[in-house]
Amino acid sequence: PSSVKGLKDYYRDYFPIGVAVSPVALKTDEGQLVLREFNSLTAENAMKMGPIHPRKDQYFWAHADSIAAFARQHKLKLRGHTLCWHNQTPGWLFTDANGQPVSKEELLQRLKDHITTVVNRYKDVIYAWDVVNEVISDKKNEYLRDSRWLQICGEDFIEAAFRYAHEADPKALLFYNDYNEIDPVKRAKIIRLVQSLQQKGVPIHGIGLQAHWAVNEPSFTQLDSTLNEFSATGLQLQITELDISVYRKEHDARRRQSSDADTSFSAEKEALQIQRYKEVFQLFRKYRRQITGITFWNISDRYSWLDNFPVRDRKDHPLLFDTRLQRKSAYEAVVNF
Ligand SMILES: Oc1ccccc1CN[C@@H]1C=C[C@@H](O)[C@H](O)[C@H]1O
Repeated sequence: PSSVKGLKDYYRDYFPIGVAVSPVALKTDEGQLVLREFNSLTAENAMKMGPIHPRKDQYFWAHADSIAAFARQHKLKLRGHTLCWHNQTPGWLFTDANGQPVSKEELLQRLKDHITTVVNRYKDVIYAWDVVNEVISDKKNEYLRDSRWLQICGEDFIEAAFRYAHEADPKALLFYNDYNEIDPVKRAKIIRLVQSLQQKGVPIHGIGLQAHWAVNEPSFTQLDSTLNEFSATGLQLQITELDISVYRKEHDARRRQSSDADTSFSAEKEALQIQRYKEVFQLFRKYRRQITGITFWNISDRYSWLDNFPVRDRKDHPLLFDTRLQRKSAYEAVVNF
């Protein structure tokens, strides 16, 4: 055990501080950094439907098992991500033996089998699940995302996923997880969804705010309003995928090129990032009674999913540790309070 205080120690009286990991990273020097700084894990990819259930009658457990074993060995909390999502799904999921779209009944049965099998395998170590990820549409006048889940099942799959997860592990905390959660229009739709589930008595315990933010958003008041509104649902909140991109967030069409051509981690970008980290953690502490966990998406600037999204092959520097795993100035802004 490291004698040096880490993020988890600074925030011990507030909430667990987690990180999204791959099984490979845990075997390297990044694994040592994880043990010093964090007390909660999320599998970045290993527990998504495609990676863990590649064929209808075949699961691939090795990578998820490796992360679960690390969590058990080091007594870390473990969040499950994610039981029902429209991305990184396996090829077989939505089609029958003849390659035709499956029926609603068949798809719901496949969802139930998947959730029951995966939740049961890790119920000793996973305390919370992102049961459903990203079903709210980003289109202004559309409520639910027009995914194959919605096309085949209608919106019933959403409550079904929560009920299946609760049947498999009645103790697990069940979250609805989404991004662009600071946008007032999307925020209202997320609240409409969770309140409809609450009204039907569906077992749901929390809202996951992915928190994929940037040097230009959220503003202090935008995040304050967001946390205030989500708190009013009475559900617990978690920050589930925090990173702060050094490139300005673009909200126009699916532009894979960015207007922010400067790909250096300039002093000016770093100053903006520091201010943003300072402000968001001020608000996390303000809402400490509603927030039950903060998880960073990826460990250090050595690798971030943002290095290839929304722009391919554009190095980002969104986290608190640099490519040499050293604490950045933003780290000080987060722990000095
Ligand atoms: O910020 C976004 C914009 C458009 C689509 C998805 C997202 C975020 N989507 C997240 C990001 C990375 C994945 O590893 C996570 O599983 C997913 O929840």
